[in-house]
Amino acid sequence: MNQHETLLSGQHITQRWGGLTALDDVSLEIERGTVHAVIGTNGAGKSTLINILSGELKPTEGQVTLLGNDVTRWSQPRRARGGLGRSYQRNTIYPDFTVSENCRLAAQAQIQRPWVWWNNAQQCQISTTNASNAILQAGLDDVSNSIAGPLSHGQKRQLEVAMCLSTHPQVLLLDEPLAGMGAEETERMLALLEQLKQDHAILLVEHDMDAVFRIADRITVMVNGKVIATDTPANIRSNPDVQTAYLGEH
Ligand SMILES: Nc1ncnc2c1ncn2[C@@H]1O[C@H](COP(=O)(O)OP(=O)(O)OP(=O)(O)O)[C@@H](O)[C@H]1O
Repeated sequence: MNQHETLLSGQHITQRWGGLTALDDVSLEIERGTVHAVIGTNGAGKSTLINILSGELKPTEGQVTLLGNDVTRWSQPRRARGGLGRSYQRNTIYPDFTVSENCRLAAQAQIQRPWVWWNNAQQCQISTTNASNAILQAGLDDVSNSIAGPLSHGQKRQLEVAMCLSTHPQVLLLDEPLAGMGAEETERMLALLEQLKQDHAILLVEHDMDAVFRIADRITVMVNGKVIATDTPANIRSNPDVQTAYLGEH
């Protein structure tokens, strides 16, 4: 396996809404074996970028490539079947179902085709296996039969990652996985990301700068819809443009 192959890339992505240019000629490459963080001030365009990469939004201009395929016009479900997993800022868990059921639903939603829903014995088996593997990977095996609703905030975020892993992705798009977490929960999530990056490409949008600078292999800094730098954390820290435009404010 080539550790540094590019699994997901955006080329010259521009997104306009009327007179507003939310993304202006943005390009980036996400490689296997890395956590690639995207940081930027509020309104810089991070969510818009993640929505375009995941297929929820079609860009005004530019191209998205997933595992060598031009997926710019692919729907979000088709990209998911093609190896792209995404976790959301909003809560997507079914609170009355168990951890295991939530993961099985995520796995089934991805592999099932509406026209073969009755022919599901084999698919059931695959989704059960994918779900169990994801639960193990995410460190939730102790609570796999627990109802999701009463889990701690940190466990719920882990469950969201587990649901994403249940779809067996090669690329993970994680939208603020550390939001609202305490110190211990943050450590657990960072350890999980460190482990997952071994065989995935991870794009991380995150406001916790300490965590980003600890975990990221590469950081893309956005200001007003433009990428002003993509580099290692050490080089980003010492980049004068970044200091002026972004880090100086914190
Ligand atoms: N559906 C939309 N229609 C019009 N403008 C939008 C839409 N979605 C986002 N925008 C605008 O695009 C710009 C980029 O927004 P986006 O949410 O991508 O930024 P962000 O970096 O994710 O911000 P935050 O850190 O606050 O989540 C903002 O000016 C926002 O108001």
